[in-house]
Amino acid sequence: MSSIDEFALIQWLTDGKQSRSFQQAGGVETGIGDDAAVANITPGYQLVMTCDTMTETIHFKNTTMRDQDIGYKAMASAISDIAAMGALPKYALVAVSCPQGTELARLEELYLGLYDCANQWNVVIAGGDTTSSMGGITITVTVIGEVEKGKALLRSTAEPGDVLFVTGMLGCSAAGLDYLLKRDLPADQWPDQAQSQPELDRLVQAHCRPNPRIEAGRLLQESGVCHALNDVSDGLASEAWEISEASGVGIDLIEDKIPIADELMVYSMDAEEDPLDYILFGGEDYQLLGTMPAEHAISMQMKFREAGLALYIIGYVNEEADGVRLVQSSGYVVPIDKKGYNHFRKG
Ligand SMILES: Nc1ncnc2c1ncn2[C@@H]1O[C@H](COP(=O)(O)OP(=O)(O)O)[C@@H](O)[C@H]1O
Ligand SMILES: Cc1ncc(C[n+]2csc(CCOP(=O)(O)OP(=O)(O)O)c2C)c(N)n1
Ligand SMILES: [Mg+2]
Ligand SMILES: [Mg+2]
Ligand SMILES: [Mg+2]
Repeated sequence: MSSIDEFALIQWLTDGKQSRSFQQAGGVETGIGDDAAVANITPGYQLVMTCDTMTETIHFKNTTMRDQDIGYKAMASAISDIAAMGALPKYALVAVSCPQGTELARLEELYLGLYDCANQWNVVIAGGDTTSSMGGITITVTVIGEVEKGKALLRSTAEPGDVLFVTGMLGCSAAGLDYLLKRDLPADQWPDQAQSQPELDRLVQAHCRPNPRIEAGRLLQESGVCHALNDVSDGLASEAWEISEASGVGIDLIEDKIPIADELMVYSMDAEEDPLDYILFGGEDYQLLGTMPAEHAISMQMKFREAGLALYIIGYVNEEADGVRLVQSSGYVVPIDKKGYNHFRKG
């Protein structure tokens, strides 16, 4: 088994899993192999830029994700922030740091995952950087996208009278992580559970293979009626708080309207946990959370249904700028903590 050599790795990447014609069709004139990549931008559009990092033990362990999953999710989580702006992803740069002696085969797996996700969204991996690390593996994916000039969807533009919507079920990724951490089985010993335990398999997939909601983001952007948008990386509570604070409005979540996936319900009952805890404070779902005027909600839901996508109305925006509250099934209204995943605050 050969370990990584920086130059051999770059040669392997240059030979690439994305053809030259795919890169050129995607707008890249000069890709991997020069000092920097050169790419085209569409006239009348603005650039939309983001990066996200995944670090070993913080974002993944060898018991929670396979190498291909790590690559896939690193790309998916970065593309998700482009979706959350209503934009289209175009180009990506990938920076990887790994300990000396890491097997080349591991990096190849990581890149298969990166390319698998990038190819689905026509994203060209135009370059990156490779270094050694004294700790575990760290991967940073920068994504550059485009949006029609002045039409990006922001967090700061929610208005009283809007409804709050979400593009899919939440909490499954966090429940999947909970299960994987308790199971504590190295990825090379994972059983194939798709047939035998389909519910658990769906939770594991939600954690390991999230999909960015690009089509949903574009539908919302093109509709012209969406006011605010955010992606759910840190949990429903945290993302609703971000919209609330950025827009200077209050947000009420309606407990009875928040959809709960069957597999989350079953898992929560077995684990004696409240599914709402996974939904509110779990994170890494990468669904889109946003607001639009109430009068557009039904027609937007119909547009989503026609496109084979989901759109749930789960709350509303009000003028009382006192953060996020939950209207419980009982009718009581309780404040929701601003907590979610926070890198420098644990527990
Ligand atoms: N180290 C940093 N330097 C500059 N900007 C940063 C840094 N970390 C985060 N940001 C910016 O802060 C904002 C919020 O980041 P983050 O919470 O990671 O967003 P998200 O949760 O959507 O990925 C973004 O605009 C991001 O670009
Ligand atoms: C081993 C492990 N422990 C804990 C988590 C949970 N976790 C790590 S980071 C994170 C939040 C999302 O990551 P972040 O870097 O904050 O993404 P961003 O908000 O910047 O998109 C969560 C829920 C995990 N994925 N894996
Ligand atoms: Mg981030
Ligand atoms: Mg985000
Ligand atoms: Mg993010």
